[in-house]
Amino acid sequence: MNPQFGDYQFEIYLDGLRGVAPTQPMDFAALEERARAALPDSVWSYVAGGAGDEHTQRANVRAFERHGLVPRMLVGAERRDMSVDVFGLRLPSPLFMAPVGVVGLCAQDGHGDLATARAAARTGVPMVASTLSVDPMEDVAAEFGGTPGFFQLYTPRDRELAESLVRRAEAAGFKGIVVTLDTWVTGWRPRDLSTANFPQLRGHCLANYTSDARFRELTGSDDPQRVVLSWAGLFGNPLTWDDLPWLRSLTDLPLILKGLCHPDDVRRAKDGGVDGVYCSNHGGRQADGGLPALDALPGVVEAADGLPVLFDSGVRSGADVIKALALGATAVGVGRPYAYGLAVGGEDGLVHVLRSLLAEADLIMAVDGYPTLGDLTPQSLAVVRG
Ligand SMILES: Cc1cc2nc3c(=O)[nH]c(=O)nc-3n(C[C@H](O)[C@H](O)[C@H](O)COP(=O)(O)O)c2cc1C
Ligand SMILES: CC(C)CC(=O)C(=O)O
Repeated sequence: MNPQFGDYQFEIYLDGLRGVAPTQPMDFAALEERARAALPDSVWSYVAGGAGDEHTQRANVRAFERHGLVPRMLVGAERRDMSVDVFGLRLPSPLFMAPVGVVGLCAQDGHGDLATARAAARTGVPMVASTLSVDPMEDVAAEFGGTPGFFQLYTPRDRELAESLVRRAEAAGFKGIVVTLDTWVTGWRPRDLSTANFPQLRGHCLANYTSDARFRELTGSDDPQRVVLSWAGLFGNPLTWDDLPWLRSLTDLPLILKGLCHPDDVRRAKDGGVDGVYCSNHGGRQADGGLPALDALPGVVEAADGLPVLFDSGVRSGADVIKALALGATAVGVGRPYAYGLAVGGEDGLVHVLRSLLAEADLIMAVDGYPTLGDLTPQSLAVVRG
């Protein structure tokens, strides 16, 4: 793959010269507006919404505005290299797609998990496939092509079911297990409460369970509509540090804990033998009144002390990707932006969003004189005043 993702900009200009007007949005506000028009109200409010008054969700985005990249000149940035080595894998860029549980429903045909996996194959941008999926993980993994994929585990209370899901992820060829810790209970989400649509949406995203023999044994059914599902019972395991050795014993694949924002938690996870930590506040969807995830990142990076740090929450542009990298993230994830791309333009729309993010990030590295990721450090950023 050409490491200069900015070439995508010239493809768009070329289309302009050929008289083909761009049909896809170029900025997040336009993308969001188009996604809102494209999605059924229930799916839109679920995806776009957050916890409480959504202060934290907005703060995640605003936190990026408080940091400015300081340009460097005369460094010869004609060739850039955005590739990254992580978990023994060489990736063309540090961008990845965060797990989005109802992404299946963002596609017109209701199979958005498969479309996302195909977009991963086309772009080299890995997908972290959620436990909550319209299609079973084996079908999703079959679409990855040469791009590595990761499986996100919502840990069921039943250990055998958890073990079964992990075994299946290994067999399907996933390259790492991401255990989400911040959603063992669903947060206070006024938009969902007022539409009461969450249980219904969730019912469409249970293929990983209904295709599992242990799930059928536990529930006596493979029909999600007939099974009385409680988040707390089936999915929501209130794990403690005492469970970390068990989680670690589940797999030899890289184990990554998602939702870590406190340096002490990061140190404890590291002592417990994890392979990576994932700094995130779930895009502001779980608890309002929290610290923007970006503000937690430097402390997480310091405590991780060389362990890979994945980051998401509030990334909306290529510039944001660069800022998170400068603050020490090893890889940077997006959630809502790619779900919106899928909603607006299907698989091609999703690919467009990823390529736009990469093109902008690449061109910022060119213009601002940071030709490799190693050139980006916290000193590359200054605080924006006013
Ligand atoms: C609709 C939706 C569903 C999500 N489902 C999951 C999930 O199943 N598992 C998980 O770990 N995180 C889930 N997340 C959180 C994302 O992985 C990620 O942390 C968040 O979207 C990042 O913030 P952003 O949307 O501002 O980019 C979900 C996010 C959204 C928007
Ligand atoms: C609460 C889960 C069912 C899905 C999720 O992680 C989310 O909606 O943010």
